[in-house]
Amino acid sequence: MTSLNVPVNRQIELNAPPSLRFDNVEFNLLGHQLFGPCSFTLDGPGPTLVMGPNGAGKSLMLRLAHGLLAATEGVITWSGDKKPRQAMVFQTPVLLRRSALANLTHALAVNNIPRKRRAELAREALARFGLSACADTPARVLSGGEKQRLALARAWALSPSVLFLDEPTSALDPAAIKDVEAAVQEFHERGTRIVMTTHDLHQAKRLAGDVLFLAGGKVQEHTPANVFFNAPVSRQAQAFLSGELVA
Ligand SMILES: Nc1ncnc2c1ncn2[C@@H]1O[C@H](COP(=O)(O)OP(=O)(O)OP(=O)(O)O)[C@@H](O)[C@H]1O
Repeated sequence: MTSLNVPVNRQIELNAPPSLRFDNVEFNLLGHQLFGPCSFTLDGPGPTLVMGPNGAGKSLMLRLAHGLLAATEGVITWSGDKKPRQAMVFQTPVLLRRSALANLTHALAVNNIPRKRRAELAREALARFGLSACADTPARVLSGGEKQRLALARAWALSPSVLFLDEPTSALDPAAIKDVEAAVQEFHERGTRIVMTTHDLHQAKRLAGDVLFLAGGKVQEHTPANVFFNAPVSRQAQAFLSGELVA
């Protein structure tokens, strides 16, 4: 988006994906501190890959940022005047018991997209993800790879400013993984802020602009990808990358 009437620095601001800030955020359940306290800001170009051992708090971090969980303490803020449009893709796609097309038009309706635009946007997104032939197929009978592409198509149709992906490829075969990674790159190039968890180091190296490394519910390191993979700063990240157990 450019405009001759908009100052250059403001244009950069308009084009940049929204930044996300956690300020002393904690999530506690029944007296157990499961996440935090954590403070960090995601304001670089990304994609941000959230990494760490099992139980580190990666999914909790995504759910807190997306608003699926409310922080017990601390504040989560986005740049800009209002909350940006967000979408989330899970390891196991959460789909409605409707056709593939209806899954998309429903999401568009929930996001207040005018009725007359919904079918067109939904069909465009299905086409982008190679699902046009499945438009009328019940979502529940699609294969695992097709379901994940449908979840991505649903996010794509919404043109989100932010996309959270929680281990989106852990149940997919290599060809389907390649499709998902290509889509993530394309979202990124469209200016969507990407925040994604993965256990796949190779995938993280292919996709990451920066890495947020968690262990024990806390951020141990937030560094550019080349630093994280070549010269990690924290002892925990060094151990993790060497294949050692990290508590
Ligand atoms: N609803 C819940 N009730 C109780 N404990 C929970 C709940 N959700 C998460 N936890 C706990 O919080 C911790 C962090 O969980 P989280 O799912 O964020 O980890 P993760 O880093 O995503 O792990 P993984 O890589 O195994 O998916 C874990 O110890 C988990 O058992």
